Amino acid sequence: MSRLELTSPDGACASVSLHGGHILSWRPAGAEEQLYLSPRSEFTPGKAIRGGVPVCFPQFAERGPLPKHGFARTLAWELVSQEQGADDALAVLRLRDGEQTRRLWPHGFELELSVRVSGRSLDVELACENRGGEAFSFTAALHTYLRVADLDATSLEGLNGLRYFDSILQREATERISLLLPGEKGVLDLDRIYFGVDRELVLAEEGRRLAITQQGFEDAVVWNPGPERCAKLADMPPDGWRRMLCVEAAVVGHPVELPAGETWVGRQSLALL
Ligand SMILES: O=P(O)(O)OC[C@H]1O[C@H](O)[C@H](O)[C@@H](O)[C@@H]1O
Repeated sequence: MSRLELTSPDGACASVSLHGGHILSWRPAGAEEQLYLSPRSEFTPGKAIRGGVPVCFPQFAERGPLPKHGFARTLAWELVSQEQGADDALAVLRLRDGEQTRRLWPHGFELELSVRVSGRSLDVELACENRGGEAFSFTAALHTYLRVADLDATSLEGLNGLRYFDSILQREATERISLLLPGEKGVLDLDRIYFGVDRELVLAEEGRRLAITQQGFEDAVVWNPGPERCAKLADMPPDGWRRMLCVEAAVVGHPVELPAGETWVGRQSLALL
C-alpha cells in the first residue's frame, strides 16, 4: 500500500498511508513513537487499518445506516502535495465522492486531510467541502490511537465537569474526576463520548505528558476495548489493549449541517510536553 514518509528538518517524522488517508506513525523530534499501530493490523483494500489515526466519515460508529465509522477509512485517497519547510513537513491528501461513495451516501464532497509534523507536535486537519447542490449532514472523527507503555499506569487529565455518553452502559453522566484512570486500576472497557470539549486534555504516564487539543471537532471520544472486547478483535493481539488509548477528536453530539458550497474544518493537535 502506498505510504508517505514525512520528515521535518528537526527530525520529527510521520508516515501516512493513502489507504484510508491514515496516519500510521508519528515520532516527535528526539522522542519515540507516540501512536499505537496494531502488529496484527491488516493492510487490505476495503478494510480499516487498526491503529494510527483512522478518519471516520461521514458517520461516527454505528450512529446511522452506513458501514461502521463510514467509508473514508477504507478507501484510497490521493496525494495532493507533500513538502518540507524550514521547520516542518506537510502532506495533503484528498478524497472525493465517486461511484462507490455515492452508492452509500448520495452527496458530492471533497475531504482534505492535512498532516504537519514539526518539533514535538503533530497537527492534523480534516476539511470537508460540500460540492453538491444541497446541504448534507455528517458526523466524523480523527480516531487517534495513542501508544502507552502500560495502560494501568496511564491517566487522562482535563475531562472533569464534562457531560458524556457512556456507549457501554448506554447512559449519560457528568465526569466527576479530574484524572480518568483507564485499565485495571480504573475503567476497563471504556467507550465514552465527551461533549463540548473546550480545553486541553493531557495523556500522562511516567516521564511523558502529551497535550491533546482540538478545534472544529466539538467532542472527544475515549476508547479502550479492555481484555474481553480486545480478544474479539482479530486485528489486535490479545494484550494490545494494554498498549493503547484512543483519544479521538469527534463531532457526534451535533452533526455538522453543511450547506452547498461550504467547507467545514476540524483539527486535532498533539504536542509532547
Ligand atoms: O473496531 P472499530 O470499527 O475500528 O471501532 C473501534 C471503536 O471506535 C470508537 O472508539 C467507538 O466509540 C467504539 O464503540 C468502537 O468500538
